[in-house]
Amino acid sequence: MAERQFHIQCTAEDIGHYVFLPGDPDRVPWIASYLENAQKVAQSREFTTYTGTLDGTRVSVTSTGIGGPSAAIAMEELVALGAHTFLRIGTCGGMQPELVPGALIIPTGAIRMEGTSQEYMPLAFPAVPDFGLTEHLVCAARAAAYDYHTGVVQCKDSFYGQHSPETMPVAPTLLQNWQAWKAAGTLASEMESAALFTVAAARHVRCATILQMLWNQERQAVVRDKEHAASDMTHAIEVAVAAMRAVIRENKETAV
Ligand SMILES: O=P(O)(O)O[C@H]1O[C@H](CO)[C@@H](O)[C@H]1O
Ligand SMILES: O=c1cc[nH]c(=O)[nH]1
Repeated sequence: MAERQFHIQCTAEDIGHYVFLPGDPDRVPWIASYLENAQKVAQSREFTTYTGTLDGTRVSVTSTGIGGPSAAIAMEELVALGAHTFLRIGTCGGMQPELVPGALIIPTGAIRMEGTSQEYMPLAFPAVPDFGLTEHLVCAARAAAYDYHTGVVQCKDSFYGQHSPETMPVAPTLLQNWQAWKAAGTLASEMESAALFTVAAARHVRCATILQMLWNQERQAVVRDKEHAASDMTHAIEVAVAAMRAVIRENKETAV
């Protein structure tokens, strides 16, 4: 039996094999309210975990904090406890001018401009989500008729390197890269999916992401507060829960 994990402070009895991964710990009870009989099982550092059931199957919600290092730790420790299917529910900033704040972004790949994934795989390896899980997210977003977009997202380690690149000593590099990502149609910027997709590949588990677009810095001057951001995550959570239900149902049907 796997021991209590050092950072998330959970044992195998505490968690389900299907896990939602928000960044923000405050988002955990909100997502858990969509589960039956959800209870808080652990809180340690940035990692808050609730567990309940979806249609009779145990499902957990664990916050990953901000950035690749803590997201990778959460996934590693959950995998050590038996988890095999992960859906990140996060926020992002839009990069293509036509994207309207509030839109849902479902990544089909993530640019690895962060450090964590490079301690797992050479940069030539692509950070891509699980295809089947991503299909379930797309089906759920389409069925709900929400404004959703599929494509590449950019992941980085510095939030302010995205928002104030001109203040950084390496400004020319950041600005040149940003232009290149935009020119190739990159939809949005966030921080964890590249690390999560790469860790998932290394550990042979499934992971996909759905993101709520808070604002679009290519359309508007970004004011970073809750009043100005499109921060109601209801649509992203509904789509993720519907996708998780679908994958659990599919796994039950194909179980031998
Ligand atoms: O809202 P979460 O899931 O934390 O995701 C995004 O928000 C944080 C930055 O504000 C980063 O973690 C980024 O990836
Ligand atoms: O602009 C944004 C919004 C959320 N998360 C990010 O990393 N960037």
